[in-house]
Amino acid sequence: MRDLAKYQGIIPAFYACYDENGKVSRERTKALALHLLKKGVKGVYVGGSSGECIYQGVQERKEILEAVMEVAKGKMTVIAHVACNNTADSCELAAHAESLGVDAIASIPPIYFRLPDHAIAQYWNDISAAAPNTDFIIYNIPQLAGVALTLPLFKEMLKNPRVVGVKNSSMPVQDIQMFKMAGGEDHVVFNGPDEQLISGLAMGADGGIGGTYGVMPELYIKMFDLCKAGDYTTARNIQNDVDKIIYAMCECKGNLYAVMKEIIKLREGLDIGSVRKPLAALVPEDAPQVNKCKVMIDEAIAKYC
Ligand SMILES: CC(=O)N[C@H](C=O)[C@@H](O)[C@H](O)[C@H](O)CO
Ligand SMILES: CC(=O)C(=O)O
Repeated sequence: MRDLAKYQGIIPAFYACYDENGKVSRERTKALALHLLKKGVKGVYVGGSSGECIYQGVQERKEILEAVMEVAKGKMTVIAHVACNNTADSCELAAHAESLGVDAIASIPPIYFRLPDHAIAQYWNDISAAAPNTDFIIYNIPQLAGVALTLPLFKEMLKNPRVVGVKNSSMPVQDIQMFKMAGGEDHVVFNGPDEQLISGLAMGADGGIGGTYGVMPELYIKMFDLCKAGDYTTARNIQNDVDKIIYAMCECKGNLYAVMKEIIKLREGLDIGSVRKPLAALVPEDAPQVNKCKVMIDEAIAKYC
């Protein structure tokens, strides 16, 4: 049996850390990794949507992962998202991630062209073969990727012994149960949509990987612990507050990641820069709403943690 305990918990999707000129910052990347480590998260998911991976080059993505590993190796689980939408670059990142000793690599399917299942399986298996000693996690996010992980495709992927599970970001919570039942005890499923973490856990998710965990990890860790202890009533109260916070953060003109980075700066004194174009940076008119969200987070943490 493999070690699945390292995947059972709250795993924030790591944010891209830039300097004042918008360049990838190793120092800020290390500072964010240390910050999350101190908050007690189970691990980090590096280079995903929240990491702005689709706006970064291969070399930048290597640098970010190297900086995270300097801080995290042996102290928390590191899952490296390596997909680049072309097989060669993805394989290069996969091999690099394995050389650093990550716990797992992960990949979305190829986007833009809606490729058939057999081509997606080939893409994932090629990437996995470039990291032959590393667990592989399928990232299912059909609303953005344009293609969904079907049950037949998942069953095909289960023939690859490195496939350890699915990060499921489709909206039906039922999908978590479906992948959990197909994968059995030897595989994990992560809840994707932060707005329904407690439902995903109720349906059998082993842990959660989420884009908004990094801005309020305390609340997600608390929800996870309460669900494990069977107290879904208190967990639901937190989930309700968390969802209000997410909706409020989405009301800004600046992109959600820009909002969250600003809140981290306000709450924690940690400056990790802004977002990369074409994502919209904050505008001055966003300030009151950002501050309102900050206060909502302060209050929820004071109330529940
Ligand atoms: C579509 C998307 O980006 N989904 C993320 C990953 O599953 C979530 O973690 C969201 O960031 C989160 O649920 C906020 O809407
Ligand atoms: C949000 C998320 O899980 C990601 O960054 O991929």
